[in-house]
Amino acid sequence: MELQNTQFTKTPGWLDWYAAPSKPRFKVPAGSVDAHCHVFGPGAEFPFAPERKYTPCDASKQQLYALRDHLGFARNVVVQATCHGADNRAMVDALTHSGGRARGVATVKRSVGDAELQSMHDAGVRGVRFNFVKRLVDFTPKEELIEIAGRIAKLGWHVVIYFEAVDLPELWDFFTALPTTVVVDHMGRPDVGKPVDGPEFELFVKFMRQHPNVWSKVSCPERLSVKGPPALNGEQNAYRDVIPFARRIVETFPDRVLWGTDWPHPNLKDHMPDDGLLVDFIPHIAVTPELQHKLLVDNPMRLYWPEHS
Ligand SMILES: O=C(O)/C=C(\CC(=O)C(=O)O)C(=O)O
Repeated sequence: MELQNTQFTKTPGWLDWYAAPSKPRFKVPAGSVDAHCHVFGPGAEFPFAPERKYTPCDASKQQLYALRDHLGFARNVVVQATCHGADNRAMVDALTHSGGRARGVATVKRSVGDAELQSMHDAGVRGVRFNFVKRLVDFTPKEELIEIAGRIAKLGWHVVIYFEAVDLPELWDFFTALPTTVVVDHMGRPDVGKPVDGPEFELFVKFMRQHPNVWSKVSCPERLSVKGPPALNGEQNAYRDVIPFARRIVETFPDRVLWGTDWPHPNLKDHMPDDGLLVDFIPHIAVTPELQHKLLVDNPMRLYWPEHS
């Protein structure tokens, strides 16, 4: 199915999300949270940001919540995608139409007002995202980010960081100075062609071990995998090369891990995964019911819905 924007032309080669995901064989525990997903526009209602690095297909809140129900999840954490810049209206609109079943992570600039932060908080925003992936965003000075972190800390929010493994040494001092809970997207994007006990991933494990405020999303095997096989055509053993990395983080830090679909999967170049099969990946990385419950229910509830946990 080709999804059309009415006002925007998609980036050439853009892959739309998988139109008819299978029903997962793995039944997620009651109350599970998809803790990393996005909405795109729709562009006609919520225009994409002029400074964006890609133009996606539309991916609406209704489509996101239909996927939530299809996969058996109860709640979502909607993360501001870079194609919307610091204009959080599409994400906030998704939260306000979720019946209390979605919380959000925003992108803000230093110029954001206190009233705007408070109104985002009232809508369900609980964090800000700092993105260091150069193909996705222009550079923001670190003193600006530290200032933002200090302001959002007062609301009880956390900081989500997105970076690639090779950049961790350079960013270490900045990350370890953050005053809040810090949530790393996709395990800091390890190169899974390297050994799971090699120096690069050891540094990430050390980062989490030495800093109890650091959490990790063990999401996006479809982005990290080098050898596949992809989560397509009923494949129940997808992305095998990512499993040792995610399993190590889940088993070493069971109370500080989160999982999300990453729907609608921005910028995938190779293939678009069947989201049902992505859910079937979970028991490969969280191998006991206890680990699964922490990953999918206890941890995200403690971070995003502490009043219910
Ligand atoms: O969806 C993700 O987490 C990963 C992304 C996109 C992204 O972060 C964004 O657009 O905000 C990526 O690696 O291109």
